[in-house]
Amino acid sequence: MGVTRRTLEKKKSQGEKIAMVTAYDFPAAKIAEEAGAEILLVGDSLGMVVLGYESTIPVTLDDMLHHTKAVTRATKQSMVIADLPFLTAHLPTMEVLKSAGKLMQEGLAYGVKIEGGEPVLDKIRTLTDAGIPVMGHLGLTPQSVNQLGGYIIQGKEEPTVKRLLSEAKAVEEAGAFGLVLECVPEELAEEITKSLSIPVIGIGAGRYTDGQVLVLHDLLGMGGEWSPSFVKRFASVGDTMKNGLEKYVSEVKNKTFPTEEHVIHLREEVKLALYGGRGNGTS
Ligand SMILES: Nc1nc(=O)c2c([nH]1)NC[C@@H]1CN(c3ccc(C(=O)N[C@@H](CCC(=O)O)C(=O)O)cc3)CN21
Ligand SMILES: CC(C)C(=O)C(=O)O
Ligand SMILES: [Mg+2]
Repeated sequence: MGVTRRTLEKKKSQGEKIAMVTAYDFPAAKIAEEAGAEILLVGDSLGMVVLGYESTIPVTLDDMLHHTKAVTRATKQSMVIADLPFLTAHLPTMEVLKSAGKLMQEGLAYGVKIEGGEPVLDKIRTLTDAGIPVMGHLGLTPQSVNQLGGYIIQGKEEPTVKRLLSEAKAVEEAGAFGLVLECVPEELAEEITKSLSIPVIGIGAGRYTDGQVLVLHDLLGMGGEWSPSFVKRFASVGDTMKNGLEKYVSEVKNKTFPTEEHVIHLREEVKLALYGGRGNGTS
């Protein structure tokens, strides 16, 4: 059966932290599952991290479906959650159901994640009632980057702290099975985590949430030079890749690759029939 919402609820109640990480393709999903991550997020961050867009806004449902399929082909245990991309949750109810339904039926996702509070509460309820597990996402919601005026920490002043706390409760009441909190002060994240019975997963939300999520390429050091300040680099995979590729390029150029061990030969009798004693001119 793998990881379910019940697994996560149990971990919250027992104080065991939940590890969530993004995955966008087959090999990365396999490795992340083997490493023990309970939740793999096919984040719409894939638009920035693997498709080269400057924000998550251009990402389409088809993009999400394509990557979700690759990730679920690799997983047996981990829970796979797919982001609903820009605008999708704000379309008429029928459209939202179809989009989320596609990610589950075709993409084989466990459930979907939806950015926002108040404006999407009815959609969270509708999807939940239809049997689609929904994870909420509050705080810095990157799909609203233009409206927010940039990737800016949320919940710094009293009114927004109060609003985020009440929206988090409303998201839970609407039926969400979990909540991602992005880029908010630790104190607010702690209060929300204590106030909700569903697991709260933080990114740039401090130490006291029920779990953490990071973008895979950020934590492995295989993105660009830039990453948000809440990121810790646990490896330098980008450097390792560059190093390997530089060796490959230089061995091609100086003819040290390929060598005899990488070569396919004709059988002797075929060679004899073709070229006789004359050789073929190269060897
Ligand atoms: N590689 C990558 N990592 C991410 O975590 C990520 C993406 N891409 N793309 C989608 C969203 C965008 N995210 C972002 C992007 C920028 C900041 C950022 O610049 N934050 C500032 C805080 C700014 C302030 O002072 O308010 C920081 O220094 O962390 C944070 C989250 C998180 N997501
Ligand atoms: C950063 C996480 C929470 C996300 O939504 C994404 O990767 O798209
Ligand atoms: Mg996202």
